[in-house]
Amino acid sequence: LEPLDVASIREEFPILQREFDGQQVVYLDNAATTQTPDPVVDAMSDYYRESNANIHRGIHHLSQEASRLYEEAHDRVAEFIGADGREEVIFTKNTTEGENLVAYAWGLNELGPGDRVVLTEMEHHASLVTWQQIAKQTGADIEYIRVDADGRLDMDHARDLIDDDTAIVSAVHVSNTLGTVNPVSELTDLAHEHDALSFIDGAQAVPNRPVDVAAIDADFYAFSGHKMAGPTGIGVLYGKQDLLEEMEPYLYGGGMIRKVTFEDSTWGDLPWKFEPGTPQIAEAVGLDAAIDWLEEIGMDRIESHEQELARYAYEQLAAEGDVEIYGPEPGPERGGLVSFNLEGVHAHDLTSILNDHTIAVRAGDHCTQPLHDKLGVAASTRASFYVYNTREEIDKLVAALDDARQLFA
Ligand SMILES: Cc1ncc(COP(=O)(O)O)c(CN[C@@H](CS)C(=O)O)c1O
Repeated sequence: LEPLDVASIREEFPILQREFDGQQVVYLDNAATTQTPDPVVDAMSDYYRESNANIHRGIHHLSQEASRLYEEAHDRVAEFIGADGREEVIFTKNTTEGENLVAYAWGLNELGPGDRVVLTEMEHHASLVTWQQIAKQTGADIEYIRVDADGRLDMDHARDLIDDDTAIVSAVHVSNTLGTVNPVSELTDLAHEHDALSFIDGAQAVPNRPVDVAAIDADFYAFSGHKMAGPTGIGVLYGKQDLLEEMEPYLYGGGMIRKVTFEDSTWGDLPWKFEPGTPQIAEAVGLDAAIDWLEEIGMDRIESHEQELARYAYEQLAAEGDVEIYGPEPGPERGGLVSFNLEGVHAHDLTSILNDHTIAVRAGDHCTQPLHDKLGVAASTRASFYVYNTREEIDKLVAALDDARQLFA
C-alpha cells in the first residue's frame, strides 16, 4: 500500500500548526476526537452561507436544497459502511445516543426476567452503563465476556455465555483503551446461532479501517462523526431495516410522524421515524464531506498507517523498560492506539508533564472504569494516532518521559 503523504495531509489542518509556549502541538488524542480538515470545515460553512433552511417541511428552493443535502448524507453513509440504503442509517448525536436508542426503543420492549445481555469486559461506558441500567429496569441479566491477560476476548468464555437465553450481544469493535480488534463477525455469528441480536460499537473502527456492516452481519452498528475527521453533534446508528421497521420510536415530535390526531399518531418512514425535530443539518453535510475526504485517502491505507504508528509506539515504549503497556502485541489485532503507565508516575502527572511539552494525550479511565479495575490500575495514559501523525511525534512523547522520571519516579 502506498504510504500516506502526511506532510500534505497536515497542510489541511491549520490547528496542527498551533504553538503553546513556543512549542508546536503534538496531537495524539485522536481516540477522544480527531481534528477537522479544511474541506470539511468549508463544506459546513458553505452550507450555512448558501443553503441553510429547515428540511422536509418547506416547499421553497432553499428547503428543498437543504433536504436533498441531508438525505444524500444518509445515502453517502450507507454506501460507506455497506448498508442497504438510507433506511438503515439513523443520524444521532453520537455513538452514545445510538446505544441508548437501541436500549430504549428495542431493549425496554423486548427484554425481561430470564433474558441475557452479553457484553465484554472492555466495553465503553456508552454501552456498558446503558445496557446495565436497561437490564436493571427490565429484570434481564448481564454477563461480561472475559478479557484475557494480553487484552484479547476469551472466545471460549463467549461461547459459554452466549446461549438460548441470550437476547443481545453488545461488543466494541476496537477497544478505545486496549486497542484490541475484536472478532465481531464471530461474535455476531454466535449471537445469531442462538437467535440473539448483535450490536457493535464501531466508534474506534469506522474512522480507522474499512468496515462493511453487511459482511459482519451486525444487527446494529454505531459510530460518531467527530472521530472520523467530521464534526461533533452527529453520529450514526446503523440498523437492519426489518428490525428498525418493527421498533417503536422512543423520541417523539415533528418530522417523525405520518398522521397525528387528538387521539393518536402514526409514524413516518425510515430513517425519519427515529429522527424527531430539526436535525443537525450542517453536521450531516460535514460528515458527508469527511467521508469523501477519508475515501480520497483510502481506509485501507489509513488502517495501515495507524497500525505502523501503533507498532512503532509500542516498540519504543516497551524498549524503555519501565513502561507497562496494556492490550495485545502490535499487529492486526491492535488498532491505532497505545495505553500505558510509566512506573512510579501517576497517569495524570505524566500527562501533565507531556502537556508541558505540548504533547496532547489522554489520562484517565477512558470511560472504561470496570476494565481499569480489572487491570488493577486507577488510570492509564493513552496515545492515539490518525492520518496526520508521524514517528517523530512519537519520539517526542518517548523523550519527554525522562522529565516525568526526574520529577516523580
Ligand atoms: C469505543 C467507544 N464507544 C463509544 C464512545 C462514545 O463516543 P461519543 O461520540 O462520545 O458518543 C467512545 C468515545 N471514546 C472517547 C471519549 S470517552 C475516548 O476518549 O476514548 C468510544 O471510544
